[in-house]
Amino acid sequence: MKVDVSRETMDLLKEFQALAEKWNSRINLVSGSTLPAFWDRHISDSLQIFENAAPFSGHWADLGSGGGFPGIVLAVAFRETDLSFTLVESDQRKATFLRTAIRELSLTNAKVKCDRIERIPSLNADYVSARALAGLPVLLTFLDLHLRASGEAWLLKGRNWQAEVDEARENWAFNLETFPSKTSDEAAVLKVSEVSHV
Ligand SMILES: C[S@@+](CC[C@H](N)C(=O)[O-])C[C@H]1O[C@@H](n2cnc3c(N)ncnc32)[C@H](O)[C@@H]1O
Repeated sequence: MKVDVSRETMDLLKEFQALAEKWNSRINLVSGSTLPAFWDRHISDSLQIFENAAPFSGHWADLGSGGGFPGIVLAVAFRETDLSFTLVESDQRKATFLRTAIRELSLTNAKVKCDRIERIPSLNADYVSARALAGLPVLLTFLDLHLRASGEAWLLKGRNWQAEVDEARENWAFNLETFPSKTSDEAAVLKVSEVSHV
């Protein structure tokens, strides 16, 4: 899958891939079945947000970061902007991996909060991202907590995304823009803003 990033960004992302593959034998960062297609399934997938979003400053929260998708990939891709990233991950071992990746890649724009999303004080973020964390109705409760009123969320969703949107509309009002996913014809990248309870 073609990605439009600089040579330096590619090199850092390859370094991150090597680190994630090494740690994956000890802790389950990504499903073993996805390892042969690691770059496309995880790195390119995450970079779709970088390719569609155009922010240059503010606070970005990645919720349920797991092995760093999309949080670490975005922190690398946006490292020359004034964005700062908070990666929220409740699993201690994954949080340790994320901190190790931040240190080894010399990222100065990212930090990890090892806690539950629903337990921490509002991050009041300008941007929120998430992948494979929860269905849209639950994600909207997280956005309600952590996304500021003028903010936007970037969500990588699988093939049930339209049904999730329909279900979420029963309790929430929000603006939605959708972008076709490069990883699968049925998946989508959702840009969500102006979230409110109905
Ligand atoms: C299925 S994994 C997805 C990880 C990553 N976003 C990805 O796409 O590869 C979901 C991650 O969210 C974390 N998580 C789930 N619920 C959470 C919560 N309430 N607060 C913080 N982290 C949570 C889990 O520990 C897990 O690492």
